Amino acid sequence: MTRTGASRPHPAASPPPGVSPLSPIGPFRRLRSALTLSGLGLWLCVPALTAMAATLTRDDDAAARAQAVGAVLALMLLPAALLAPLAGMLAARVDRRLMLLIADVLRLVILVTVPLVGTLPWTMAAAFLVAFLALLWTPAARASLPALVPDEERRARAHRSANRVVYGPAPAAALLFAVLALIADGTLGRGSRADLALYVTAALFLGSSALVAAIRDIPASVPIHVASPLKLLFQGPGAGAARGLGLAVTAASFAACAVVAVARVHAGELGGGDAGYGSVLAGLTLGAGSGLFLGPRVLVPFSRRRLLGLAVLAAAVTLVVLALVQNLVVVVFATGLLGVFAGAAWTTGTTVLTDPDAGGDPDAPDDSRPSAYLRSVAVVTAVVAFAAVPLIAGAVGSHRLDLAGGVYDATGTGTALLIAAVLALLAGAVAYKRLDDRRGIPLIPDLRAALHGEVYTPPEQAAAAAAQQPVHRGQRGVFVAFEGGEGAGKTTQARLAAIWLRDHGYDVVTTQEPGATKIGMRLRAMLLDRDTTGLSDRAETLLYAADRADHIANVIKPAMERGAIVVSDRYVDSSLAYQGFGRQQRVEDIARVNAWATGGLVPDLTVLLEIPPRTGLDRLSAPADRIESESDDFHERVRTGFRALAEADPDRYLILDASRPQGELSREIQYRIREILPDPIPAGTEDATSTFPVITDL
Ligand SMILES: Nc1ncnc2c1ncn2[C@@H]1O[C@H](COP(=O)(O)OP(=O)(O)OP(=O)(O)O)[C@@H](O)[C@H]1O
Ligand SMILES: Cc1cn([C@H]2C[C@H](O)[C@@H](COP(=O)(O)O)O2)c(=O)[nH]c1=O
Repeated sequence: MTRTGASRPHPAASPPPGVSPLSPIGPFRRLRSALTLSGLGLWLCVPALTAMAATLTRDDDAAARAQAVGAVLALMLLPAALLAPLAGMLAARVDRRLMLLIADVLRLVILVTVPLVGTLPWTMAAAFLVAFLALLWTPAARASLPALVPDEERRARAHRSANRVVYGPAPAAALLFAVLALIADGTLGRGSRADLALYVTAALFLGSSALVAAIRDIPASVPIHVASPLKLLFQGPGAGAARGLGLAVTAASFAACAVVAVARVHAGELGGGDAGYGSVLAGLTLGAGSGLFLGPRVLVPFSRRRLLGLAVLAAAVTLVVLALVQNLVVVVFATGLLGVFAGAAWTTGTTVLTDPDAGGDPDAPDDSRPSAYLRSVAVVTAVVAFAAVPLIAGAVGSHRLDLAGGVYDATGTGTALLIAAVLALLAGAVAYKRLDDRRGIPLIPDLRAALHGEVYTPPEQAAAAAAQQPVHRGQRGVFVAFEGGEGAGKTTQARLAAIWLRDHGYDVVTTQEPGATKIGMRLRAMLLDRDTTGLSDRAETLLYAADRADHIANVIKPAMERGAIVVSDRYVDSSLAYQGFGRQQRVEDIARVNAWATGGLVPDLTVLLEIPPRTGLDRLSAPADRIESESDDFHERVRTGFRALAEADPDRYLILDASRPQGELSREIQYRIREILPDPIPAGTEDATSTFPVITDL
């Protein structure tokens, strides 16, 4: 036997697959069951006591009812916000098992007396006392649970199990409440609706105490540290925490807690009563559970900070819908959705907190300062929401609005939710801005890429990244590319530049894409022949890239290595513009494929000849090929693409209006090429002409 009384299982006696390795430990099992019952009881207390408050104020107006419910909720959270250190001190002094038993029995007694006394002040006092006793009970039992497990290996599992049984029963409690409300409606009558739920809650605490009584060796020595949320709030999350994180968690908690604060009265106003109230709470808790599960699993390549900001904004927008719609079923579903966003915001917030890139510690324990800070933010926000939102509902009151399409009954609770939504939206927008670690990167493509499991790189960045790829060793020549739409004059200008360069003694290789090599010519035929039908966009991209790879290996690279000046009619930018922008494929994918195909070879200069597509196409006399015969929209996109690429890297581009006369264009190109030539043009040439060598206009 171990010190805790848990027998150490023989390795050969390990449980069969599918059975938890913790199951054979009897005391652990019993305490976990007690925690489950107590957790269920505590969660059930929330609707039960608030429903009692609503029942006791049923003859008052909606504002008074909402405030009574809000007060009960706030009182249930107040001990956690204010008295946590006191509870920790008490828990450390009293025998642990005795304290668990006393706390259970006291909760039982208090809850049974609530319907018997039947007054609002006692219901409120009960809310406060039950919550205070939970503050003694839950941390003590949670801390004892892993201590009942003898070996380290299974202790981590026990910790997770403890968390699950404390928070997990929330949706079950909400559903149970809805069912109990339906039963009570049919049996006990209007004035005693909440009684059944309260008695069932008391019975759960009775069960919990019976289980605790059966465990002999609850360790008394496990220390419990319960920090004060208010103190933690003032201390802040510590250095390195992401800016805007606290605000994001505040906004998400506020949105979710605003719903809880007025859910009872709002559901009543929509004709739902306690069963409707239970359904709303079930929607919220189920949604939050799904959000907690999904948060780390969705959009994995997407920035967690952006996701956090978006989840908060989505929660706030959902709250707007929830506030305006006056149909209980829709409200239940919207609440579920809000729960998903709030839950996702919470887990994403904790991920951001432990993000090493943001200075966080991924191995930080759950009770570390930043985590405790986030919990404090949530608790304090909840108290504020529970107190303030019902007050706003009461102050605003109900109004009948005459709208163009009919009459809209704006309830006080609906308006209060709308105000809460606007506040959450504002806070969410500021938080999003502060958290955003991908400023300048458009959100929609970023999201779309994440949906495909990829990180989005803007085309300009992808091209720039490709430009920074290592160039071929031994490269000595100069590489000039001519780019532009159909009929822009690339061939003409490339030829003029080559003549001019040759005139000045340079070894010049003029070439073009596609089709500069034997294989390339066959690829060109396949690519441009109008009989080629059904070629997929990706295959087209790869064929152009294949042509390019062959072109580099057999023409460009050898020429560069011998120090020649290579003048190419089209290069990678044509693929980015045509296959990327034109075919509307992801430009960063095209850039990646081509960076690989070219080994990262980037021109020293790219001359972009800019022309409206129609003008360029009208210049051509030969029948249009497969690409030329694409739609005007396609060619417009290609033009936009070329421009975007050039504007993103102005030092490497010369952008020219290709509708100007050929001679003018040619001279400008010569000026620009001169800047990148390896050796200055021999001085004698300039002496002789006192200007650049003359090139005759064709
Ligand atoms: N600046 C210019 N002004 C008017 N016409 C021009 C100009 N430059 C070229 N042209 C004429 O436009 C036609 C197409 O020129 P060119 O073949 O050089 O264009 P391109 O951009 O290479 O076309 P493609 O898209 O087929 O490769 C030719 O008849 C050429 O003489
Ligand atoms: C290199 C390259 C070219 N294209 C298109 C552009 C043109 O329509 C043709 C080539 O014809 P040209 O008369 O020789 O200019 O192919 C493309 O779509 N993608 C590319 O990478």
